[in-house]
Amino acid sequence: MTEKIRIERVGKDFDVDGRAMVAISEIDLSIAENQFVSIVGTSGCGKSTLLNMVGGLDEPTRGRILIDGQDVRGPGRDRGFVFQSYTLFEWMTVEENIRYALEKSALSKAEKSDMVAHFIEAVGLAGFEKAWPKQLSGGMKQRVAIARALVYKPSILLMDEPFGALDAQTRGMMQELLLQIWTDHRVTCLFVTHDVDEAIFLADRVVVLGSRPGHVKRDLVVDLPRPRAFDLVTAPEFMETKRLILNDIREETLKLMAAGAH
Ligand SMILES: Nc1ncnc2c1ncn2[C@@H]1O[C@H](COP(=O)(O)OP(=O)(O)OP(=O)(O)O)[C@@H](O)[C@H]1O
Repeated sequence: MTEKIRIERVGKDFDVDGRAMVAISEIDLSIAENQFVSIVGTSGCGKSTLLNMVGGLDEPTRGRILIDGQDVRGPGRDRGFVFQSYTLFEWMTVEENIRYALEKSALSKAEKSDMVAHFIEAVGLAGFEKAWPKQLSGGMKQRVAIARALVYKPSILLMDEPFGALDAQTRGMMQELLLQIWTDHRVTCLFVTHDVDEAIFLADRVVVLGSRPGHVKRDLVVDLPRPRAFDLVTAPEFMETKRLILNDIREETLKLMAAGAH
């Protein structure tokens, strides 16, 4: 098993009105190449902060993050991001939005066109190349965002509640699509979600963060067979895993309520 991401004694403080607020106390995680890891936890436990630090959008206050053994020193083309809010350029077509991610690439024009076409196909948007974002549903916009994140072939995909704004039906379809893409393109995935079913359904491993300040409360291997279909959520092993995670989150929520923070 090759280690892809190492999060070593990472802590993060934010300056709030001139005082240091400890958002993450200390997190240690080792993530293997091509592993799919979901991160769950109560609101404010540091999920996005952790993801942003792996993405190089923010820096740890303590500890360090290594990718392929190298310290993270900022964003890089080895990591693709998909956020919850639709981040497409409204004035560009589907094709142009995806192609834009390759702007700085050394690929030839023809190679870029091939890559764009490949990923439009992979996310099921063939026929919509010339469509404008305003003509697309939420699910379709997120398909474009996924294609755009993957088109320059990152080895890590960082996703922060990417399906959070979608209806349940579309969300289910997007989860299956994402697993298909992950199987075909073999990337290491870090996936932040509030939806425990989604976290388990997708992942090889679910990391539950505890809050105030953020820390790893549970690190759980999801030993369910792949390929996975939507009816997996009724399997006894799935439900047992869900019970453990929901219990953890409930415990953390109660702690927050007792501290008057919820
Ligand atoms: N730039 C910032 N300045 C000050 N505090 C911040 C900043 N970013 C995050 N925080 C605080 O750090 C803590 C962790 O925030 P973060 O957004 O990572 O949590 P989260 O688990 O992703 O929350 P949610 O589930 O609500 O998205 C919170 O208490 C938040 O208020």
